[in-house]
Amino acid sequence: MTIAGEMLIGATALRGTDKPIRAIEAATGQPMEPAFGGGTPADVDRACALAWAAFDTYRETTPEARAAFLEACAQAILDIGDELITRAMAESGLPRPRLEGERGRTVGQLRLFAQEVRDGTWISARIDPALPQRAPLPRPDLRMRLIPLGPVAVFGASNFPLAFSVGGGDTASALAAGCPVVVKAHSAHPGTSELVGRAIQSAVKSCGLPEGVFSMLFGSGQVVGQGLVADPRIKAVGFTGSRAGGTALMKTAAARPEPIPVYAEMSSINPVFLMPKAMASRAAAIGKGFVGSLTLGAGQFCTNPGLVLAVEGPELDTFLASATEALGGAPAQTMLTPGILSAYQTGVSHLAGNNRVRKVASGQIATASTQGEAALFETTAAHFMDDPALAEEVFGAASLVIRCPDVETMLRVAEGLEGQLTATIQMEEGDLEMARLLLPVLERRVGRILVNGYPTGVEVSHAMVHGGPFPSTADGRSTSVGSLAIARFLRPVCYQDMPEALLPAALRDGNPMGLWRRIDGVLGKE
Ligand SMILES: NC(=O)C1=CN([C@@H]2O[C@H](COP(=O)(O)OP(=O)(O)OC[C@H]3O[C@@H](n4cnc5c(N)ncnc54)[C@H](O)[C@@H]3O)[C@@H](O)[C@H]2O)C=CC1
Ligand SMILES: O=C(O)CCC(=O)C(=O)O
Repeated sequence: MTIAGEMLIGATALRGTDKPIRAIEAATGQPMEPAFGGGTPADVDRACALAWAAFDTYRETTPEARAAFLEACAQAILDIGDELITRAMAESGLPRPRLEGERGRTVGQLRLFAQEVRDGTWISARIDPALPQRAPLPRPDLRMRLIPLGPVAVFGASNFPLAFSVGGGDTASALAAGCPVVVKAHSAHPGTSELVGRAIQSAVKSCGLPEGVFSMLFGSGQVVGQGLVADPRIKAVGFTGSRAGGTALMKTAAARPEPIPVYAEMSSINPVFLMPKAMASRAAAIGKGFVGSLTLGAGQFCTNPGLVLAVEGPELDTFLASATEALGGAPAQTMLTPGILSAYQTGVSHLAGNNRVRKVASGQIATASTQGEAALFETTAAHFMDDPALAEEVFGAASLVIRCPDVETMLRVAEGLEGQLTATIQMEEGDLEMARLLLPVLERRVGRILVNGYPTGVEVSHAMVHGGPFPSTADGRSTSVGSLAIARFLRPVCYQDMPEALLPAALRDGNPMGLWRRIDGVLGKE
């Protein structure tokens, strides 16, 4: 497939006329061919107009048609072949096995949403039949279903060029819900974006859908990003990136004459709680496993374990010695972009320059100026609670260990944390009592609580929650991964005393779609 440096607006491909973008080869720092012209306000307008024009037709496609489209997107992405992997490797610096795995996750995600659409449970059909004889007042016939919000602006993430990008989870869940999508591609991987974008564009065509179901623009955050979020035809936003970027979009969305929801996944330090009995039985193994998670993908995961809490004592020393040894074997890794590397180095030097923080260990020294070195720091619970800067995300393979005098202090530190995507508890049966105290604290702050694992590597499934209270996401009532992500792009509509001829099929008598429906509160298939 050709990478032409073109944006995809509906069925057309065109070169933007705003300032061009070039991918930077992550490993060498050299600009890559071709140049990608940036989008202008006129391009934003055209993409949004097409998306709006497509909405009413697309949202009433049958579940089967929409599922077949999602499957066609998955197949078209696979059909790109190895070019997709090699281009993504060059643009992101991520290794082949990781990107092959990520492609599998992307395709699997689209297929999971296809299944979800066919299943129809997401429509949440409810029927409260009329009660004309009810006294003192009769009840009208009430029927409810969820409908899609409208066109969605999706921001591709730098750190997952496939699974959280042009054809990633936000796009898959919005398309599954029945929402056309306009993607603002991330400038870190424009070639990868164009390849995936063309695959989705071809699926729109082969499935006979209106062209505005999918568009993809390159360009700056200020022109294309802000332009999309401010456009009145865009009805929701999906974003993964920085706290500054996400909160800027939240402000724009809230300031519109018609404010819209923003589902931004932003910063998270993903605390790991090392419980005393677990430490007594396997501190060294935990240290090794922790470093594996810390250094995965050069630490460029929003689920990266950036904070570790443990009680002072010889077990903590064993953990640190084991982590130090493992880090000593961890090579420096190419980071995604010069900007992300520089932000990482600044974050690490702030920690190193804080006189209440001690550097415990480092990864291997960088052999190229594009690489980041892993780093482990420690401080005390008192210092941590005294200095909010220590709780800021350092995006990359850096983590801070908090020495706590006792488990009660661990709880107090947990109480003071901001919202998180994940929290991890390393525990044994003897830690149950303590874990029981910690659990409610974590439930209030975290989207996913895991035991005896590591937070990186999110499963795409029905029960997954990849979300959490602010600032881990803009809206903690949702998940951006797993089938429940579809719910972000739906809203309920109730039809009161509607003649059968006007009712949508999902709510008609006789259940022509064979859906699970709640009739007078009781779930069934009648
Ligand atoms: N927690 C997480 O999952 C992630 C966090 N990050 C953090 O973000 C930093 C920068 O990485 P990027 O991926 O470039 O994230 P970013 O937030 O700077 O950019 C992401 C996307 O949003 C757009 N954007 C940013 N600010 C905007 C604004 N004010 N208005 C409109 N659009 C805007 C950008 O053009 C880009 O397309 C990293 O160093 C890291 O600290 C990055 C990726 C994932
Ligand atoms: O841990 C994962 O698999 C997902 C991480 C993620 O969502 C992110 O880094 O943006």
